[in-house]
Amino acid sequence: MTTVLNVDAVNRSFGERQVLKDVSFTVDSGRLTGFVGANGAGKTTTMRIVLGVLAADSGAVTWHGAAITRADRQRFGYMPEERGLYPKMTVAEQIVYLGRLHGIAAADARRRTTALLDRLELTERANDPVEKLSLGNQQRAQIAAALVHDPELLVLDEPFSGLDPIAIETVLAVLRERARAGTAVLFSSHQLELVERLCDDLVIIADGTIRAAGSRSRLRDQYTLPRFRIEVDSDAGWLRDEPGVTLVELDGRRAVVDLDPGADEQPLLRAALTRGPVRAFAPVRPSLAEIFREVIQ
Ligand SMILES: Nc1ncnc2c1ncn2[C@@H]1O[C@H](COP(=O)(O)OP(=O)(O)OP(=O)(O)O)[C@@H](O)[C@H]1O
Repeated sequence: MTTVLNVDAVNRSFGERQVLKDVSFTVDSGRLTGFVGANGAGKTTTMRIVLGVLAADSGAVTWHGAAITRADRQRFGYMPEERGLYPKMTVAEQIVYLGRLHGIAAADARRRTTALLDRLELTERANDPVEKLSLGNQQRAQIAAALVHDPELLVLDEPFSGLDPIAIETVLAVLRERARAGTAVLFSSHQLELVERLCDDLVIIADGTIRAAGSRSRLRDQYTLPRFRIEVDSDAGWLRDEPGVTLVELDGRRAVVDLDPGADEQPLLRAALTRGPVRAFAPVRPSLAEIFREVIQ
């Protein structure tokens, strides 16, 4: 895994309104990078700048350390928010056509299209015009279109919106396969639980400013509260009076407590053990939704 895409101090305004402010982050090959932020935070604008659809006012986007060329862009795959398939063309024709536009030979494009439609469970709809497909199936076709040329960088704007739970699982699996094969994947999503399941790295943006970026595990460690879950054999109500801890939740023998800042958890564990067996004692890791709420405040 290497850093392949570098977004460096990118600024962009529309009229008087600055929508990206010194946006910097990196995307690594072989990793899935989740890009999250509220509506209007600047995700689509950033993605468009990466793809060269929109220009930055200042700052730079580099690919393998150099300015992005047209040839590089041929090896990028993009699923735009506004989707963009031709409604009258059949699904298969369209994907073959897009593969050809990316420089793939006709026979190869057909072979890849067949394989992708199979993988995305769209084979039965291959010869239907796109406009006849349900929105969810159009979405799968759009994903196939972004993948047909086996891109080195895949940029997906809300790839899960409009998909049913089964399609979501299929798309999650396909994206994981691509990353495992070395593709750098940058995807935005409002569905934080999906981002949490899928991403290796995370970029959090609010009001055009990057608020946090890094590997999911590092961010989780960084934002972990001094919070512990504890389970004992008898009522855990004594925790109310235990110095150095605040009781967050109590359910009979189970409790969640926050330690005072800087406090060590071992004295608490010892105090629990003096009262009998301790069945569970573990830090509570924050969910991505909790990290997100904390970071964007
Ligand atoms: N072409 C444009 N002209 C004027 N304003 C724009 C244009 N494109 C985007 N904006 C504004 O820039 C801000 C960022 O928009 P952007 O689409 O990048 O956000 P986003 O994070 O992708 O949001 P969403 O999750 O809703 O898609 C918004 O306030 C939007 O209204």
